[in-house]
Amino acid sequence: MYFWQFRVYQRPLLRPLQTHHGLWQIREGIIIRLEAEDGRIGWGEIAPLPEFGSETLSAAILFCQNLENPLSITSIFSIPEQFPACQFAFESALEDLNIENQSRELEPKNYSYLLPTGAAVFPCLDDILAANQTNTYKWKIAVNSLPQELKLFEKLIDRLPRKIKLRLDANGGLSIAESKIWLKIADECKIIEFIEQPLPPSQWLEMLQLSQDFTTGIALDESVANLRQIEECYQRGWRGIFVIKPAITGSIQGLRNLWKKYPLDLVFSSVLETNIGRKSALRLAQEYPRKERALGFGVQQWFNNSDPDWLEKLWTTSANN
Ligand SMILES: O=C(O)CCC(=O)c1ccccc1C(=O)O
Ligand SMILES: [Mg+2]
Repeated sequence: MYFWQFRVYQRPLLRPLQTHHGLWQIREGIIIRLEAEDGRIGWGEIAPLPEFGSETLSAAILFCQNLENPLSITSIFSIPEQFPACQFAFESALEDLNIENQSRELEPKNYSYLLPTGAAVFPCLDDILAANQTNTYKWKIAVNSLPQELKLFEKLIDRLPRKIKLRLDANGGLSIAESKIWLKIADECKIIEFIEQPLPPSQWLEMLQLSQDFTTGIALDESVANLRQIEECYQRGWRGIFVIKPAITGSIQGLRNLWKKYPLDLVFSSVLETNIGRKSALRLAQEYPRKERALGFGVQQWFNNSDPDWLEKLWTTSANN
């Protein structure tokens, strides 16, 4: 049995993140602390993303308020699938508690750096390129009109070195006609690694068609936000890329089982979680045997990570449980 506590956190983004889903200014979530009878401690994080179909923060808080304490391993593995972010948090806290070698390097060398959206990329682009070792970058699209965005895109690729690969993430915000235009340009310019979620999840068949009509890869993200959706898309014929956000996908063990069962092409990706969720997600990404894809964890620039005592402060200044 494990005694456990939780705390709700709020973390401002250094500048708002603009995506097709809107402007994001504050990351909110819950930190979980599990304690074993022998005193070992494990940390986990609930970082919901309701726009992707996960539970909301308030649903997660209610869930925590009603969960038994102490908690058994069986109840951790019985968290219902409507709470994928909670499943991830409690399973990762349990794994954290059982990990022997905590000092293993987890930060990826091969990551995809998330660029500022739209024209905001230009003033800082040279500094970003100079400060990063990586060759993979991601830029959000479907936030401005297509003609505006195409102009910005041309200017952007003019300023990127030849060796660089770019991911374009539409967050489901393009029409079919716009997707075809982007894919045609991507096929021609040969710098695009993939276009991520061009259409909303309701247009899954149309995305399947697009993936067959163009050379540039399509990555599903919003369409494959949890284990059930990943399996369904594979079984219905998706052989393209799957963006996996471990913090909202659900059971960690369930995700391992899926990539052992099917030959999935996975890109691991952040939900702007804190270092607690990040560590668990990166550990999982290290276990995944195919290493060619850059990890979508180049997002540290969105937060002030300079306070080593943030967790201790969170624990002593608020009392949720
Ligand atoms: O995947 C990445 O490279 C960066 C992370 C990212 O884009 C993201 C971060 C938070 C929420 C949604 C998304 C997204 O992929 O749509
Ligand atoms: Mg995405």
